[in-house]
Amino acid sequence: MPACPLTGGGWDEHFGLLSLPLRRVRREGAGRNQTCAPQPEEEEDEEPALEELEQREVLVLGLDGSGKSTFLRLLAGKPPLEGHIPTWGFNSVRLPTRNFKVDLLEIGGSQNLRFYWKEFVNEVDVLVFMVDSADRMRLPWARQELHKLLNKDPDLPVVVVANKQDLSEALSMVELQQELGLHVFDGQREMFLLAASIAPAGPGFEDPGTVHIWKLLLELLS
Ligand SMILES: Nc1nc2c(ncn2[C@@H]2O[C@H](COP(=O)(O)OP(=O)(O)OP(=O)(O)O)[C@@H](O)[C@H]2O)c(=O)[nH]1
Ligand SMILES: [Mg+2]
Repeated sequence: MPACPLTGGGWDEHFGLLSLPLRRVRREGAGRNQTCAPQPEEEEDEEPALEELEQREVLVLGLDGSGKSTFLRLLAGKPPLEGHIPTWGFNSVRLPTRNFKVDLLEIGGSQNLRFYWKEFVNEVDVLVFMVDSADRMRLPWARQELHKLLNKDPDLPVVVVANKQDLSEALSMVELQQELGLHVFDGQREMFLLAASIAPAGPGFEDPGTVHIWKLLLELLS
């Protein structure tokens, strides 16, 4: 059973999780406890129908090629695609859990679509910002886009996923924290930096990155 509520501050080596100091802000309607032990009376309840479940919204953004569509595919139980097929618009997945349904919305990361990102950021419960940890040249762009979004909604919980950690050129978590300028937000908001290799290119990487991200999302959405 995952720890609940979340605590923050420092490295969790097992999960590759660097959590920045937390200031938890629950969004309206996000009051139910999904991942803590269920209350006795809930155990006897029948499973609610999908349409009766409360809805939670997760926005998945990040530069093109960072791994957003791959993440949604893996969550939906599908294998990753071979190569990069850019998302020209939106892409979404709905995942029911015991107490609520989670809608994950990806907006493509190509330059002409980034303009639309800000239109959605105030409408969601959590932002997942996917970063290609090995794309050193474009990290300043990722940083700029991330900061624009964070400034648009100062209360929005954010999970920054440092994806593609399987690649030898990948920056370390400490380097990424620096390069993405996350220290600027220390203590101001609920923010996590999570190392992942959601679809490692070579063998020998059995990183259940997607599972860790999903568990964290469930805790944030509860
Ligand atoms: N090496 C490695 N490659 C990955 C990983 N995750 C995703 N990829 C690859 O990265 C490429 C781009 O992934 P997508 O999921 O299509 O990227 P996207 O963020 O949806 O891109 P846009 O839709 O263009 O914004 C694909 O070839 C994936 O297989 C990873 O953890 N490691
Ligand atoms: Mg995509």
